[in-house]
Amino acid sequence: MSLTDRAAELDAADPLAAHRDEFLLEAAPAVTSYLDGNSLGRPLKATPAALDAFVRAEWGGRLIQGWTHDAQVGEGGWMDWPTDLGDRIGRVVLGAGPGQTVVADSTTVLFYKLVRAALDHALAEGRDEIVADTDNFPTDRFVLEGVAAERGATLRWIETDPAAGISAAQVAAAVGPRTALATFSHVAYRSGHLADGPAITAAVHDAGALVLWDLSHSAGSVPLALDAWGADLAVGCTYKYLNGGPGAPAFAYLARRHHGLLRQPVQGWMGHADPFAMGQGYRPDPGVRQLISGTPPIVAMVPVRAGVDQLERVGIDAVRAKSTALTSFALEVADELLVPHGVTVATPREPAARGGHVTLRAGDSGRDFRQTTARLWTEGVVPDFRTPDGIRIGLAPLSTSFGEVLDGLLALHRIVENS
Ligand SMILES: Cc1ncc(COP(=O)(O)O)c(C=O)c1O
Ligand SMILES: Nc1c(O)cccc1C(=O)C[C@H](N)C(=O)O
Repeated sequence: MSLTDRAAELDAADPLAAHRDEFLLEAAPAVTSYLDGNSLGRPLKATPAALDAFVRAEWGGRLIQGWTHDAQVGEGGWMDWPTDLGDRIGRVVLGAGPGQTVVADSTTVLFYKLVRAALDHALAEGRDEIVADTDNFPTDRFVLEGVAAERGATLRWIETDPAAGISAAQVAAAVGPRTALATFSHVAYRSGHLADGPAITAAVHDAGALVLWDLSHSAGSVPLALDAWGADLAVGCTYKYLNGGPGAPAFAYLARRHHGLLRQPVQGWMGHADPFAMGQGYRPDPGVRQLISGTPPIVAMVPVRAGVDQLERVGIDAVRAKSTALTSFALEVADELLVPHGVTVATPREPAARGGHVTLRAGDSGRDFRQTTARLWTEGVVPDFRTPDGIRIGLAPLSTSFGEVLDGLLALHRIVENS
């Protein structure tokens, strides 16, 4: 069967195919193959209407009263959005019970707050080491460098082979009695390697330390079970698979057993136990709300709500099933069209060991994949380039069709064949 027939067959049999029409595809008519939903998800058609309604009815209609009282439903207003939306993300995306997730800030800022909260607590017990891996996303590594310098902690780096990812055995060998915190990405931003969440969490706990997961590339793509893993802390983006839009606020998870014990350092009035008391002295909220510092970005939560609504309707297991089928198809096409030209596959072959994207490397072929990516963009095919030589094919299960994957990889094949 030709690849074209195969893509058509997969699209015809795809139970999620109709959800693609819920996206504003027509806004980017020149983009025939969007393969970067893991960097920035497409907007939903529901989003412009939801934003318009928010501005008119909520912001325009309720003005300052919107913060504290929702006249329509007779409950707290925007003050509750960070924890209400956090609870929904907890339930739909993270496998987390209520009261442990909050939406605010950026992933970088929430990561900083959680690292400091965990480290400061452990320093008091004589633990002064943070374990991390060299292939984690730059923002995480940079924040860790800063925190280590600020607090006099030591960083112990696990050298990771990007293709192999981080394993529980590597983590077990690196953690010890001085470890305060270990932190990893669940899905590696370059290779797409999917770490073993429960086993790594257990390995860190065996050393008496806490674990902080960066779920940016898993949230909305891979089923998660933070409570069941026994995870301590987690952060992640909402502008990727949750389609929250550029700069959408991040989420943070702090397991209930740590409430009141771990304290983040950016003490602002919105994380105070009683923000409107406006009294002397900071007293943190006893729950997850203490992770908030200043006024949370309410308007920017509107698109995230639409994304979580859609995911709740579809269910993360159905999303994961399509995600796996998409990555498998992308690898099948790559093997047939690109590997014979010296392109190599950086993503694990075993479906259970990868997340929602596939990375193809120029490898020994010596081709300049940065330039190739730029050329693809001019042709309406949009993957992204990641150093040193990878073209990353991001597959957002709710908005990407199998035909779109094939079109993009055929365009890449044409360039590779002629270079
Ligand atoms: C693993 C990971 N962490 C964090 C971020 C980004 O953090 P921020 O939204 O603060 O830029 C990204 C992507 O940008 C990422 O892939
Ligand atoms: N977050 C991004 C941004 O603000 C601009 C451009 C790209 C991004 C990204 O998503 C980077 C991304 N997290 C990555 O995995 O490479």
